Amino acid sequence: MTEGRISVAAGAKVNPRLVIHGRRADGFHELTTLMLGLDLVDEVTVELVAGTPRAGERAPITVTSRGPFASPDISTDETNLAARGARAALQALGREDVALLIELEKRIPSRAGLGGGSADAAAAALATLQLLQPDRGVAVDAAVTESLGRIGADCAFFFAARHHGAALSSGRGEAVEPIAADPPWHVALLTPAIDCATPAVYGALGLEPKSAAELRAAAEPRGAEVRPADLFSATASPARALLLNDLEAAAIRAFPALGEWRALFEGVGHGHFLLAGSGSSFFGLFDEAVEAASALEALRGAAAERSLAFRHASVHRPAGEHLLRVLHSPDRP
Ligand SMILES: C[C@@](CO)(OP(=O)(O)O)[C@H](O)COP(=O)(O)OP(=O)(O)OC[C@H]1O[C@@H](n2ccc(N)nc2=O)[C@H](O)[C@@H]1O
Ligand SMILES: Nc1ncnc2c1ncn2[C@@H]1O[C@H](COP(=O)(O)OP(=O)(O)O)[C@@H](O)[C@H]1O
Repeated sequence: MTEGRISVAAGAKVNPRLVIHGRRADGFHELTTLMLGLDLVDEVTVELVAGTPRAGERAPITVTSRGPFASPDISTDETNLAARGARAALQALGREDVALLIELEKRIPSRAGLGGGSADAAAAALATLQLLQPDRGVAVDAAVTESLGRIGADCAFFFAARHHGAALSSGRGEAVEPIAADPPWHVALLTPAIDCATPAVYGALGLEPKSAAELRAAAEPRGAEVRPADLFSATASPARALLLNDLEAAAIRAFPALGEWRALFEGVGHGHFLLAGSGSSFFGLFDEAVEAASALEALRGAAAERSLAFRHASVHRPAGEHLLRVLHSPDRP
């Protein structure tokens, strides 16, 4: 028997700026990144499954996925990032006796640098909280943000910045400073048929570990180069000049086929496209949706001529306050 269900639409992200300061002793990389949510969404439905919970007993969470980007790398057990996000919410509420069923409608390609799994984690956490304790205090949300940051650097962004749509993230990505952002651009996304594993891309930076003091010194000059407000208020052409991704060259070293796409972008006059996070998606900024669509059309044609396959191409607007959007309320009081 079902006691209630909530669906949350969770947006993808791109990183208009991603500056790496160095590698830490724990193997993670210290960074500063500007994150921007988009209206390409996964739909995450969390359902409470009634049973006969026994006090103190941990009930299971199961996951199903379907949709255009359901793929075998997306697990159906508690290792799925959505299950881990929901588990973080249950722990914060002290309700691990509750069993959950999570349904994912995957429209965000995975291993594409778009943060789809992290968005699912945040959406599942939010849906679980809304189902079990919609009137919770800010302390619960703060505890969930912290747990999400431990699950994955990007997970905390989607939860903490859900009312803003953008953030400046630092540390290994888990320290999130939300920024209200409504940039005027349309964002063209193109995802080559290349799966980029995030650890392989960071590994290809080939950096030696640095001490905390050395990392602080490296962060100071580079972190403050561009004010987020300047980037988010600029029209497409000046905004393109401010985009930066320190991971792109490493991603091309780790996955050389990405280099063929870099050459293609340059070749058709769209060298301003930038790799999204650890890839494999690239994104470009345009003032008008029609310009973005025609750029993608030109890129599709050029890719076909060079026999380069892609998984996804579409035009999006920034998500703004709808980064996580509750679609259905519970069917019980
Ligand atoms: C690059 C970015 C940019 O937003 O995202 P993607 O483009 O992959 O989505 C993030 O830094 C990725 O965040 P996320 O995908 O959450 O990474 P995590 O699960 O925390 O870490 C996966 C692995 O990436 C490496 N890693 C991640 C973050 C970081 N600051 N330094 C690292 O070295 C580590 O090898 C780690 O084991
Ligand atoms: N709900 C989920 N959606 C997508 N991937 C998931 C999910 N849960 C776990 N994963 C794992 O996380 C990996 C990275 O997926 P994703 O977050 O979409 O990519 P990226 O880190 O490039 O943004 C996947 O290959 C998959 O193994």
